[in-house]
Parts: sequence; structure tokens; C-alpha cells
Amino acid sequence: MSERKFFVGGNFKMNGNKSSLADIVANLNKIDCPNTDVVVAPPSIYLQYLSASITNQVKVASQNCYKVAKGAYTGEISPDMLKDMGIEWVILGHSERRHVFNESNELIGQKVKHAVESGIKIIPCVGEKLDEREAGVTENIVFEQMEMIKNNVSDWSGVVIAYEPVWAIGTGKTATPDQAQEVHDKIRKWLAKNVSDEVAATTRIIYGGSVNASNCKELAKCKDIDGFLVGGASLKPEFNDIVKANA
Ligand SMILES: O=C(CO)COP(=O)(O)O
Repeated sequence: MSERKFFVGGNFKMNGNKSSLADIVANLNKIDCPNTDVVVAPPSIYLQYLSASITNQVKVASQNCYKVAKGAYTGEISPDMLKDMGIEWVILGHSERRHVFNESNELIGQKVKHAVESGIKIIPCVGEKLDEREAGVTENIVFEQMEMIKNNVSDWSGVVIAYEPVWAIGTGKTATPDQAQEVHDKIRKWLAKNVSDEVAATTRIIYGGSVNASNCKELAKCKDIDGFLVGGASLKPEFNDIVKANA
């Protein structure tokens, strides 16, 4: 049994409105899972709405933030602002940020650095595209992304790594438990070699990509899968079952 606390994140992406989020919150408020960290990330305009209406231990995360504290950066929000509003977590480097909004590995590194230094907890995401997996370079891509994260993390205690193979996101094509475990194991060994044995042993590595109530239990059995980052299914009542995947 891993000593790492199970972690389940829900990434709502650009979905939801006051009415649907009220239903989602009613569902989230039924979660009673002290042995699991649960963190949900609504669109930023609803961060406050969610954090004000959640009544249990579920935490709220931003889906993104910028690399400096304040200034002339129209449309951006900073880790300081998130903290000011009581938000403790931020997702960084999600594949949609990387591939839809062309965020470079370098920019993600800068965001990671600033967020960690600002004292906010981060969920940096890594993962290969389909052509990269097919070309046999999954490891190179993931390690390159990990290198950028490592170079910018001064304190690993508030870091949860999300492995999200791009080909599995929103496609219904989940990585098999073996496929996911193989990459999680490689990331953990990479952390041992490049950071420290302690960081490798204690850092949660969560899987994302078409996780749902039917496939989560098998994935959760894998030794190096410490939880999930859930997209589509986090908008549905089945999210509560995913939270209990390791029970
Ligand atoms: O991108 C994801 C979570 O961040 C995964 O999305 P889906 O669960 O919809 O595939």
C-alpha cells in the first residue's frame, strides 16, 4: 500500500454555467473521503462561486495562471490573486494549453517557477501526442517536459504530476493500466535519478485521459498511479465513484 495519499482532480475545462455548476456542487458536497485529496478546477470566472458553495474537504484549483504576480497582461491571472481568493491549487501545462494555445515548454517552466515560489500548489501536466507514441518517443517527450518542471521546482511538497497522454484526452481511448503504469513507473524512476529518492517516493503521479467510473478501479490498482485528473466525467455524478476508485 502506497503511503502517497490518493488524489483525484476534476478539470471542468471551459464547461458549466451557474445552473449546471450548482448541480455539480451538490454532488461534490456528498463526497466524504478523508483519505483522498479531491480538487476541482472550474473556469476561472466560477472559482469563487465554487469555493463559496463547497461545504466539505473538496478544494478548488485554477486551470491556469501567468508567470508574474501582476502587470499589463490582459486576460491573465496570477498565483497571488488565486491565493488572495483562497484558491490553493493550479493546473499548469495542460495539453490544451500546450497544443491549442501553443504554450511552449519554456513558458510552462516559467509559470511553474513563479507558482511554486508564490506558494501555490501545482498540478503540472506531461504527456505525448499520438504520433509521438507511434514513433516510439513517448519517453523522450515526457522526460523533456519533466526536465523543464524539475528545473523550476524549488520545493516538491506541493507538486502533483499529471501524466495525460494527449491521444487519450476526450477521445474515449483510455490508456490501458499497463500503458499508464509503464509511463508512471518511468516518471518515478526519472524523479529518483534526477531529483531524489525521497521526492520520487512521495510525489503523487496521477493519470488523465478518458477516466470514468468503469475504468478507474483497474487503473487505481497500478502501483505508480496515485489518482486521476478527470475531464468529461468530472462534470457528471460518476465523479464521486472515481474519487473512491482505490477504496
Ligand atoms: O484532459 C483531461 C483532464 O485534464 C482528461 O480529459 P477527459 O477525461 O475528458 O479525457
